[in-house]
Amino acid sequence: MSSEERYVFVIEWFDQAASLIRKYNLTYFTVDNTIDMFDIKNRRIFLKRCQYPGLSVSELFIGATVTIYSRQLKVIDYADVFTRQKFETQRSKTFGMIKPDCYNNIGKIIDIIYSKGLRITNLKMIKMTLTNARQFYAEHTGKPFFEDLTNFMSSDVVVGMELVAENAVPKWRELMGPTNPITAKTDSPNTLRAIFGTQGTHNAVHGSDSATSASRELNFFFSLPNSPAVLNNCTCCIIKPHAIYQAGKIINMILEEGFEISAMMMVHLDKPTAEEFFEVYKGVLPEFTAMVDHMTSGPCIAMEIRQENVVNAFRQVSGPLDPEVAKHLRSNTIRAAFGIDRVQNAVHCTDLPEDGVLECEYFFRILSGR
Ligand SMILES: Nc1ncnc2c1ncn2[C@@H]1O[C@H](COP(=O)(O)OP(=O)(O)OP(=O)(O)O)[C@@H](O)[C@H]1O
Repeated sequence: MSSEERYVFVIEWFDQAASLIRKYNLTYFTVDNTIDMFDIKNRRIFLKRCQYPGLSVSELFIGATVTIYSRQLKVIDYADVFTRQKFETQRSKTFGMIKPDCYNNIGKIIDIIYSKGLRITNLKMIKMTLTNARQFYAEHTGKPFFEDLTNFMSSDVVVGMELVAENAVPKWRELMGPTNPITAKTDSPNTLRAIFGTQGTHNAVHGSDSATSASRELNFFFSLPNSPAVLNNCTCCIIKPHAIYQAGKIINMILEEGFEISAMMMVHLDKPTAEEFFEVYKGVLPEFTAMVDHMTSGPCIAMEIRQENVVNAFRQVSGPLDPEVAKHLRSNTIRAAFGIDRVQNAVHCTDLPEDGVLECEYFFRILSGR
């Protein structure tokens, strides 16, 4: 690596106060992991070159949102040819889907995805209609397994994911393994289809077969509106940004405790949205500002969770607000296992039984409709 090596991106920031979108060049210097920012319109340095330990180069790709000094910045383009060439080959996207047969293994599969170095940059649980499934698998129309496949894919919820990695398409397909799980079990026993698939159609996961299919499938899936949220007898759980790489383990814990996860979406909250959602804690929780800052610092995963008396039951599994207290008093809770402090305490969960529906509505009706 040359000591001159640096990557330059065009980034946007929505300046709420001025109601203006401001554009900057963000430069990342790999030699010492420093950054600077240059205001494009006013042609002047906006942030002098400095260390910013919260940001790593792996977080910079087109479409990413990064938070620098509480500003949420969207990476919209490469600012030079060198950066474009380097990143277009290094970072690519694919579409991955957890099929209906793997509902119970959603957490385990997400955990394996992260452990193999793929990043999940978008995620949504939906229930496809038969028409959606037929459109999605249109290339297989007329094949003997088409009816079975499309009936199966529309039989229950699926989780679609935008996956980012170096050579994402082949990387994800290699992790999935051969189409037929029986073949996978003998030929590639460590693959997802070998571990979680059962037979032909019920093969656990889907993955795009080329960059072109990935782009088409990502657009198709993430524009489907079919959130399976039920919006009754529910509580809302949000996996916080610091715990996002532990999301698979947290989801698995929730499912193993016998809760139903009936809706799920990845979301990158902006400040006004986080303040609106957490408004009841303003003036009540001393950590309110720090909490809003943390909730906007990266992607979260919001879930609708269901069971009898779910709000109170789920609070028991989440554990005390303070992870230190949780570690001493309730060591088998989510916050004891994955929390760091009162702000970075792994999950938000609804406090009051009467708010369960309202909080789920906020994510799965209001935000997903925006
Ligand atoms: N011979 C078959 N019998 C039953 N189901 C099949 C058969 N071939 C394919 N399928 C189903 O159709 C899906 C799409 O088939 P395709 O040939 O595109 O496989 P793939 O590319 O490995 O899988 P996917 O497209 O789901 O990632 C398979 O994942 C599987 O669920």
